[in-house]
Amino acid sequence: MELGIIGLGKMGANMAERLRRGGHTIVGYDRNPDISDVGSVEELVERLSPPRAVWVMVPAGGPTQDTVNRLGELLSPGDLVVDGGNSHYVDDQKHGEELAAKGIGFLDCGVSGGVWGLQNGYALMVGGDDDNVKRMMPIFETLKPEGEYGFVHSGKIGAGHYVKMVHNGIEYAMMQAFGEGYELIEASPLVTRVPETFLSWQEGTVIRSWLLDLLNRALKDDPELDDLRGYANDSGEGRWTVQAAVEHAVPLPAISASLFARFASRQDDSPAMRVVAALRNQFGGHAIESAKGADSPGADVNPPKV
Ligand SMILES: O=C(CO)[C@H](O)[C@H](O)COP(=O)(O)O
Repeated sequence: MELGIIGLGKMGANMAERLRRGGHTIVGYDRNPDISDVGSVEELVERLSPPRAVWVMVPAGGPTQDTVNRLGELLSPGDLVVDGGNSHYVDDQKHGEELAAKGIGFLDCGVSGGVWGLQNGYALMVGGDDDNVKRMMPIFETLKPEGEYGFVHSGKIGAGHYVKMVHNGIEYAMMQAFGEGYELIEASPLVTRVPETFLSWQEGTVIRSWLLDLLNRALKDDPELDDLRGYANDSGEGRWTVQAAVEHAVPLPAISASLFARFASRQDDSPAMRVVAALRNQFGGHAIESAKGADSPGADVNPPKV
């Protein structure tokens, strides 16, 4: 099948390559002329034969909106746009309506698999009409992992990105749990073989998983993770998951805590804990640590046991 792909970053370029290896004709556009097949989105559209299908693989928010706007101007009735980026599901409804007003179809597709997808395939979570999904099935079949699973038509427009968002929320909490377990094991003088312990868990345990395999891979390269700083960014999916939880009044303690742990990781000092320390000092005369590094006078009545 013929497909245009806009956005040839880490994900888009590998997906284009997997599709080419699967026998599809791919016309790729990227802002970086060194990796682009065409010089503009306009040229990409011209190179495709109607009815066209264009896969958008650019960052969520402004870049995706701009691309959808441009495709709305350039494509014709009967063409189809697939947003395969990590868009917020609430944007999909808007994009679907804007394109539908011009007779252009729209699907949203959550994609999981990261840089390993080229070789292992990508898990795909799709939202949109049955007819449009059917039309894109040759592409989905090539992108997905081999085997029975790895593809789902989750529901209406927005459903694909909604379930991908929840998938990422789960990903946050699982990673946080591995991180906390690692820290607790490291804290004990009893355990002298930390990487070996995690490695042993790869087989037979209840928590064996791909994330554990990846952690073991990281520990093999850097057994104490000394080359890293404990700083974790986020690109929005965890925040949207927590927002959706508030909207639906669904309790999400583990996922919320893992999102907030990332925020905490970016602080050199905690204003909130300065307040806690100040109040303990005010009501109980408990010791505080000076910002200049020296302890203030006043013994803590309940010093932490170490
Ligand atoms: O979708 C993904 C994995 O499934 C992306 O790697 C995403 O960037 C992960 O989210 P965050 O950047 O917020 O950790």
